[in-house]
Amino acid sequence: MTSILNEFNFTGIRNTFKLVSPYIFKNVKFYVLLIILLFVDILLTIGFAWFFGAITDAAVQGQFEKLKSLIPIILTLIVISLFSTFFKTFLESYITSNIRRKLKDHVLKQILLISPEKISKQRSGDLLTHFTNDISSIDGVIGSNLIYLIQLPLVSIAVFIYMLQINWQLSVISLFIIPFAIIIGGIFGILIRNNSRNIYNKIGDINSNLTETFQGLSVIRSFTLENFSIKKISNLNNQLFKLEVKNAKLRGNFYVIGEAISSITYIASLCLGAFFVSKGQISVGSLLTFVTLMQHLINPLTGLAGIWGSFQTSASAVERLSNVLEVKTENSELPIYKNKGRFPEKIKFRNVTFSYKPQTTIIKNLNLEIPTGKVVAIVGPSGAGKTTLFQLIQGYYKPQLGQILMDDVPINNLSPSELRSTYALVAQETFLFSGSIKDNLLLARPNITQNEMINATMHANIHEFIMTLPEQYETEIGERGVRLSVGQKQRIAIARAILKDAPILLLDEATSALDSESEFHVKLALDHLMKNLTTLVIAHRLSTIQHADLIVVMDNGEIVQTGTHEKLIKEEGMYKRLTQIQNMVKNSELDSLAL
Ligand SMILES: Nc1ncnc2c1ncn2[C@@H]1O[C@H](COP(=O)(O)OP(=O)(O)OP(=O)(O)O)[C@@H](O)[C@H]1O
Repeated sequence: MTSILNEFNFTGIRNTFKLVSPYIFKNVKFYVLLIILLFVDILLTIGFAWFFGAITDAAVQGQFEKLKSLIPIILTLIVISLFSTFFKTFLESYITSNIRRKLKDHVLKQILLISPEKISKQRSGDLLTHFTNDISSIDGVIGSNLIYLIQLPLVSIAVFIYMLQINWQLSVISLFIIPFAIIIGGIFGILIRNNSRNIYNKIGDINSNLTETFQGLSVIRSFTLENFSIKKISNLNNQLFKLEVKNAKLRGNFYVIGEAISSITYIASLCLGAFFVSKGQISVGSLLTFVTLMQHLINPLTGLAGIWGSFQTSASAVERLSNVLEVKTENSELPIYKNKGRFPEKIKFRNVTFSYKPQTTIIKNLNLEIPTGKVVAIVGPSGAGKTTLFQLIQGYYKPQLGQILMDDVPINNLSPSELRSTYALVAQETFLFSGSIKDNLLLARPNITQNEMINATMHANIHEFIMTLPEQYETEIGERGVRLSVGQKQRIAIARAILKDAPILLLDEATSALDSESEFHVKLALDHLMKNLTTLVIAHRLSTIQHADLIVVMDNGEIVQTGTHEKLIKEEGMYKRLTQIQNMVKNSELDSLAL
């Protein structure tokens, strides 16, 4: 019994309503208008049925005057019906679009509030599907269906009462169809829900694969993976097609069975009604009214079953949305830029141990004091945990043991707005938004002046290049604009970080894509800027960090050496080894150039 109830997924439907009810309440005045129109509809239904009966009886009895008097009535009914249909259609679309828009904002805000740790577990294709499919599927519970849910039983009751007035024996037969309609609706509702759950999962798979394909186009081309990609996505498309065909079959069968019930009841009531007419128990007009009403009684009942199917589809979309909506977020408000973030005197890692996954410890009992206003370089082999240290210091991940302190305050106690305004990051992979170069620079913080912007691009050694572009700072970049080289992008990202005017600058391999001359200029500018800043630099090319005030050498999640270049180069250890290897590589490159 419980498993049957589970199949009906009442919890899913309750969750769906829990999600949409605040939006329904916000649009309550429009729903009230729709309910008024609903009563108009019920009156119109009965009015039209009465009219057919009255005009038939008047015709049969040859009452010409009565026939004439009925014309203005039907014209009035038609005009009211046209107005009512227009407003109903308009209001339904308005409400659904309005709620969908608000829900999209809500889901996007929630995604942006989820911590990097948790959101990295979601596939970008699934996140996209929430917007392209899942939210639209909520229509099943917010639009016309919600109104039908109230309308259909009301229409049925009103129609049934009117039918009773005409002939009770005929009316009683109509009661037999109710359980059939409900059982069939219930069964198909479950089948449709299960299938649409599979359809949405498949769409998520396809979107994820497409996103990867478009992001990895250069890899696909260089490894001639075009056919492989097409095959993979086409396979998924085939699976989706099969599920959609199954859906079409289910819906087709459902409507055919509904039609069959409706036709059988129609014919049965018509034959029985004709029998009552032949016995003189009811008039021809009453029979016409009765069979018209019968249609209105059956349609709502089979319609209810259809609505049940739509509810189930919406419930499966909400089930998917709950993957992001039910994730606990630490804050309810998005962080905002705070002018000149906190200027810390001391930053300390105290016994910090961290792992992304329980089995592998990435940072092991790390202790480090970062002097402010100085340049600290973090070096070490690939995978040593350098970038992880940046993730931790920005509060994107939290250490399992130990603390990161800013002026003796654990960073966990700082608000995200305060913490994020403290750092400006130039990451390993530069990301620029589509839009103009200026748009990309101005998003660093509010109220940037033209002078500040040009100053920053000059420091980043990119101003001159920008001035050679057709529309200079207004030049569009990104997919629809000018394509920039990796080095040019990196310099714009450096200018953007300078413009953020944050007290701590984090440079993660920030000049790795620059040629030696550019790097030299950018380094000069950064050195000048760094005088007032605390700068943490991750660098593989050790020659670029020789002037750092402190060099921290990491290996396998631990600090193995600290000191200045002069000190470390004299010690036997990883720093000296890495420097020697890099010098050897450089010399062999020079040799091969000389050849
Ligand atoms: N989001 C993540 N989830 C799980 N493991 C991760 C994640 N990010 C990094 N790691 C793992 O943590 C370890 C340290 O990575 P990290 O990026 O901090 O190294 P790194 O020293 O910056 O390396 P590189 O110099 O190559 O950039 C690596 O073994 C990596 O596989």
